[in-house]
Amino acid sequence: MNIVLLEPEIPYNTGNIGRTCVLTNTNLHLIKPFGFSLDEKQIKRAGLDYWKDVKLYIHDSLEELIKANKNSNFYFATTKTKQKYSEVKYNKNDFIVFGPESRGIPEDILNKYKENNITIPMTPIGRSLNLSNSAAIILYEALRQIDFDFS
Ligand SMILES: C[S@@+](CC[C@H](N)C(=O)[O-])C[C@H]1O[C@@H](n2cnc3c(N)ncnc32)[C@H](O)[C@@H]1O
Repeated sequence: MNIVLLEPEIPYNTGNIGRTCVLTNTNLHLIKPFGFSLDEKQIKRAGLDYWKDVKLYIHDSLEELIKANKNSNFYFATTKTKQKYSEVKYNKNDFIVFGPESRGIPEDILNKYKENNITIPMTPIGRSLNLSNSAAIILYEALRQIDFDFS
């Protein structure tokens, strides 16, 4: 499985997601630019001593990553769709994309891949869930569907 963080801004979230990725043998793809340096202590603190084991891939462009992985599905986590994350069928090599903490995934990307937009249902009293919580929820649903095949 692959998690993609588009232009992440908060090092604690990236560190936390990195830890989840290590423990599920999931690749972590980060799309530049970041709101922090990868050397920052906060990433390592949130990822604990797991951070050094993250299968980390850095990219300049999301579109290039998509082009290079034409045979995989890309899903886009957003509050702006009605399609539940639990309604789609995940495969082992799929990519799940998450947006920056302050802005979310840009509208033009969501519109381009509309049928692959997915959401975690919430009450309407808030704007969105925390990035690392969202990543954990969707990743574990995808892993559940493939019988927790961590190979
Ligand atoms: C803190 S949220 C972004 C908030 C941004 N202000 C917005 O409204 O899109 C960061 C990322 O977490 C994911 N996320 C947060 N809540 C979500 C939800 N209910 N369903 C799916 N993804 C969610 C999305 O990928 C989002 O881009």
